[in-house]
Amino acid sequence: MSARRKTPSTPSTPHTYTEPILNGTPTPSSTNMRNNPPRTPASALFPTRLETLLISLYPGTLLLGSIFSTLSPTTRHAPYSATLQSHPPDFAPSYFAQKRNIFNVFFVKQGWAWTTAALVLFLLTHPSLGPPMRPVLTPRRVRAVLRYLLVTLWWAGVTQWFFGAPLIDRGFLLTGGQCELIKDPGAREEMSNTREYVTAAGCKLVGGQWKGGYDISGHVFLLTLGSALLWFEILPAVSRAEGLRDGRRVVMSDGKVRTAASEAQRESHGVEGEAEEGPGLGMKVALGVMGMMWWMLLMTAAFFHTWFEKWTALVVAFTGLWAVYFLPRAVPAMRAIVGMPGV
Ligand SMILES: CCCCCCCC/C=C\CCCCCCCC(=O)SCCNC(=O)CCNC(=O)[C@H](O)C(C)(C)COP(=O)(O)O
Ligand SMILES: Nc1ncnc2c1ncn2[C@@H]1O[C@H](COP(=O)(O)O)[C@@H](OP(=O)(O)O)[C@H]1O
Repeated sequence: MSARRKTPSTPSTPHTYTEPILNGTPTPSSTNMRNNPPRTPASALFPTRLETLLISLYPGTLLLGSIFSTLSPTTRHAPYSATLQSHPPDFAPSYFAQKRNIFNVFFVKQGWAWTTAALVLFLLTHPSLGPPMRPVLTPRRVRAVLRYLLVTLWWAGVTQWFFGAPLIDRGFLLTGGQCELIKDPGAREEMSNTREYVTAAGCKLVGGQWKGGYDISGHVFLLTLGSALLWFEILPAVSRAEGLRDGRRVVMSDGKVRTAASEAQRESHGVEGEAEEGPGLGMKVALGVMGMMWWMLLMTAAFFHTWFEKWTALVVAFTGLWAVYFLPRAVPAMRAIVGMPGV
């Protein structure tokens, strides 16, 4: 154990990359210099190659949806309503272009509950986190729940409540939007003055139209946030792939940059035999939820919202994910609390 923790004999200054010692066998530093040039602490904030591939799935999906809606004659010629942020129901070019489609009503509209259920099942069943099906609070489980709670705070603040109206609705009001009670001119007059209905949900409840502002896509936000959270939690825990688990860089408390693997060796809380286990029930359910989320993201990209509303939603989702899954790699104090998946 102590041999694993030993630092290489090559002198290293703070802020230079130090070769990780995997399985107690240091790699020759010459090889290291050729394959891994010295890293700065900032490099800890960059995604690995596999993570980059994973992240690029999201803009790729939005692009694919946009290309489809441009090329498909049915979709291109269907009228679009900016107020409804969709094609009017009578002209919907596909079942998935209707708001009342069953996947929207029971899956996306309850998307955070699905994300929560998939994550809890994974945490409870995967042996890398603790004894399967036994509610033992291992450090890995506790840290995963902490990360989940932080991401949940971001979801709730953006879509549900932020000291009053959620951030999406605040953005909408700030950019000139308001609730128009079109069926009742008296009430509409009052509304415009008082701005009483400051949430999209409240507005729809009183039969109003949420009009005029810039409304980022709640669907793109939720589907990106939920599925990427599951990816980030699950992949490193089950993957032995260099470039995801071992390729992640972290800044140590002495300022040196190492790979996440070196920290994993010091802080392993896994259960014996974890490497031999196949994908369990939790993993399969999570993959199913992620697959559905990807499909609904593609459908949202093809049939709903403007291009800009979808891309900003992607940026807002990744801002939260970056703060929880990337920032701690460069900030040891944060990492000591929320940890990193698979470490
Ligand atoms: C041994 C391991 C044990 C692990 C135990 C983990 C325990 C976790 C601890 C505490 C959990 C507390 C946090 C609870 C949060 C629960 C979150 C929910 O599930 S809320 C209920 C479901 N609601 C949704 O999913 C709503 C999703 N919908 C939306 O956000 C919006 O509708 C939209 C953004 C999709 C669209 O907006 P709209 O305006 O068009 O409707
Ligand atoms: N993939 C999808 N399938 C069905 N409806 C979708 C959808 N993506 C967005 N919508 C609908 O388009 C509107 C704007 O969505 P959002 O801002 O959340 O992205 C919402 O309408 P409603 O609020 O009338 O249900 C939402 O239900």
